[in-house]
Amino acid sequence: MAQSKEERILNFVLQNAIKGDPQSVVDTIDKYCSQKEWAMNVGDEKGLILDKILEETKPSALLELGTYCGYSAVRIARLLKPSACLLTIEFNPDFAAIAKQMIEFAGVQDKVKILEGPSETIIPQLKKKHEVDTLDFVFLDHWKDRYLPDTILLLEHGLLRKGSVILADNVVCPGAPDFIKYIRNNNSFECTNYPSHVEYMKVKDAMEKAVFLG
Ligand SMILES: O=C(NCCNC(=O)c1cc(-c2ccc(F)cc2)cc(O)c1O)c1cc(O)ncn1
Ligand SMILES: [Mg+2]
Repeated sequence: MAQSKEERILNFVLQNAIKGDPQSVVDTIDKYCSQKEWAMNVGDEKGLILDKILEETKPSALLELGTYCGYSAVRIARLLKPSACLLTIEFNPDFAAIAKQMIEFAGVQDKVKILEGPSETIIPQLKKKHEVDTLDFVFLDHWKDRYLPDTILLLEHGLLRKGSVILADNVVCPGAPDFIKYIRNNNSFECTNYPSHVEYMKVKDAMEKAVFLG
């Protein structure tokens, strides 16, 4: 069977990064995807915005939608305190399998739990099946037409509390117009836009931070 792009990225990391060193895993993926094959990781430029918001928020309970190869899960987990936990939802089983190996190689498996399946099924199970109370931080990076319905699901299931931070990737490219329209017109959210570029490209993109006011 021919290798997938995601398998090639993983193998490049296994052969070139330092086992147990999450920063080297992040840097090695960025090197491969900027020099050899583009892939939809949040990347180094938007990654620095993500880092800064994480350091300001200091979250303990985190949720990521759209694991892909595990780049942002490793990037997030490398900044978390030992007791913090990142749940990351991935719909695609092949991506989930790659991400599991990436997360284990980086040595952050104790802080990251991959939940395989559709976000609309898993979000309603978070409290009872995954012992979540409320979420301090949510990173939206999955299908762009799922940002809005999944944000509404998080609200409906009481998963956000006063001060919860939602950070959305790609609000310019590919774009999430219905999410942006909703969140910026909802007085229960305080929104901030962070202009940037599509990972490894000169194309304009942005991230949107929305703080839930309760
Ligand atoms: O996560 C799932 N898909 C990837 C979502 N992510 C993206 O589509 C994405 C795309 C781009 C992008 C940007 C420019 C361009 F020209 C082409 C693509 C960049 C990004 O940073 C993304 O994050 C998924 C799969 C599935 O089967 N079910 C539920 N979710
Ligand atoms: Mg993205």
